[in-house]
Amino acid sequence: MTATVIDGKAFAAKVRGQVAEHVAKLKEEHGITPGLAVVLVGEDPASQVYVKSKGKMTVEVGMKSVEHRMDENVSEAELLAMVQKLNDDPTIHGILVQLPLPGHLNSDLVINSIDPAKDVDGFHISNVGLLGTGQKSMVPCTPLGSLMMLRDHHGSLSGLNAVVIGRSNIVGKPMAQLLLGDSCTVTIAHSRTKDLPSVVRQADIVVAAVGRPQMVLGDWIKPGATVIDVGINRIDKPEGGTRLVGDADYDSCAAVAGAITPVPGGVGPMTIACLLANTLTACCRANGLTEPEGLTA
Ligand SMILES: Nc1nc2c(c(=O)[nH]1)N[C@@H](CN(C=O)c1ccc(C(=O)N[C@@H](CCC(=O)O)C(=O)O)cc1)CN2
Repeated sequence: MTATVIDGKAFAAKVRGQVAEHVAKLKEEHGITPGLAVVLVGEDPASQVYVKSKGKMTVEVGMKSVEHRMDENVSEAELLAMVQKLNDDPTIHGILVQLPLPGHLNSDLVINSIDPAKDVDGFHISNVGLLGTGQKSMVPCTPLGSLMMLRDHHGSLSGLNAVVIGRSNIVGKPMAQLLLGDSCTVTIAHSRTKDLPSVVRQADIVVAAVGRPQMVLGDWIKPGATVIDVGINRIDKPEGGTRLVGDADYDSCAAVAGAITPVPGGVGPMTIACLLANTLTACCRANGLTEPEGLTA
């Protein structure tokens, strides 16, 4: 079997188009422009690229984009004051602090200082609790994008066996909650799971989010299963230079799976598209307006 490639780049462009349509309507019918503020601390090269991309796409869908760059050595008090200022700003509906933060800053403290209603990353402990109890919340962008692609590919996910490899707060745990919400039978596996290949072989849906390049091999995959590859790892090429690979070994998995997301061009682009969708959702909720359909979990 050769897997269908789930094109995250094209899917993300479609989602951004839907967000742009809703934003235009919000402006026309209610005179409201959703606003997203992104805070970047330090000079991490990858974070700089992601933040620039977020700003560009926010403007492209017609939203207000605000970017705050803070020095690598900023104090926690200064960063918390910045978050508070954005919490108090009525033109800002979404706040995101780009991760990872430099080691001297307490990420949990900073994230939990964001107004949960503006927490478009869905990382605030209130949103984590709401998602875990099946209540309306802000949903983390990477798992939300993965869920959208799975729903689009399968239709109903009800009754399917899903194995999520990885237990991070940002991807693994919320992904498992979302799949449970769609009535999958969910296993959370990780690098210490005993006989991981045989656990993964039970899955109709495999979400690889373990952070190890090309770890999931084709002979771990049940024929016809769907592989969602969340990993983004830069590795050396034998001929020199580097390339991006996922947590799944693409060629061997694609030979067995029914469908697979590539890296790059799979889950990654959906992360920013869902950030924009979440900002729109936050803006609608803040103004007591109907939320856009199909853009939330
Ligand atoms: N506050 C947050 N920090 C981080 C998040 C997040 O969701 N919230 N996620 C990642 C980084 N990230 C967005 O912030 C992100 C990662 C990757 C991509 C993406 O489109 N990747 C491309 C490849 C890009 C490349 O060439 O390097 C792809 O997979 O096709 C978008 C956003 C960590 N921090």
